[in-house]
Amino acid sequence: MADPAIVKICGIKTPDLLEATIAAGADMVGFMHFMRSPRHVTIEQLADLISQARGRIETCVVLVNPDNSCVAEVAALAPDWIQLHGPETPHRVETIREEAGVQILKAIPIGSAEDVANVAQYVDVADRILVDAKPPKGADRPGGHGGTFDWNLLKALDPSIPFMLSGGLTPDTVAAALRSVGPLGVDVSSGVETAPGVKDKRLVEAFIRNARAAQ
Ligand SMILES: O=C(O)c1ccccc1N[C@@H]1O[C@H](COP(=O)(O)O)[C@@H](O)[C@H]1O
Repeated sequence: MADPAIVKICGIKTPDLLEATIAAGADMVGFMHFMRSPRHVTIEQLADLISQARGRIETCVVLVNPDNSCVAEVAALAPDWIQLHGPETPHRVETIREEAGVQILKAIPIGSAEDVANVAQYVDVADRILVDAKPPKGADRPGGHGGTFDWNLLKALDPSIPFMLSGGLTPDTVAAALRSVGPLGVDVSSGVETAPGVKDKRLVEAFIRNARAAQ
């Protein structure tokens, strides 16, 4: 039987929600460090959340096109992963991986066959790929809008590339996503919220329960 899919709950801001997410059996938690996000947490909050989670669940800090000082500040907190969710080039991803000494999850927006072809150039410089929906036109942040994309596009992806799936997943759609796309893991933020940045413990539990039941 295939390994169970990795379940990542992203955009956690509070110790209480982190505790509930660990108790519900998630594999990874994501913390946003990007000022324009409604899920942004400061470096001080990040330090507290990462130390609360250490050894209990994998931690991932989401950054968007970070400069070197931001990378160094975050790397010093020793999360398990840094998620790069901006327009970072493959060379920049490689440099950040070397400088931070942290595993890299590279997010790639998918809206066309060309975007799917774009994934290959990141495979050797990132430790894992996350495919996500493209943000709406004119959006001021590159992710976390709760939009989906056409999963059929992923059929063109080299099957030897393991990837995680995000983009508008919800407790109601996660099982279908796992069955039809067959990703290494799933990632959710908006779909377990009642308003942008406001996570709901019951939705988080339902998402994890439905993901586990699908397998
Ligand atoms: O959540 C944000 O505000 C955000 C800002 C900038 C980059 C990424 C962001 N979110 C990440 O996008 C994916 C998908 O989110 P959703 O489930 O569609 O809301 C996820 O990794 C979020 O953490």
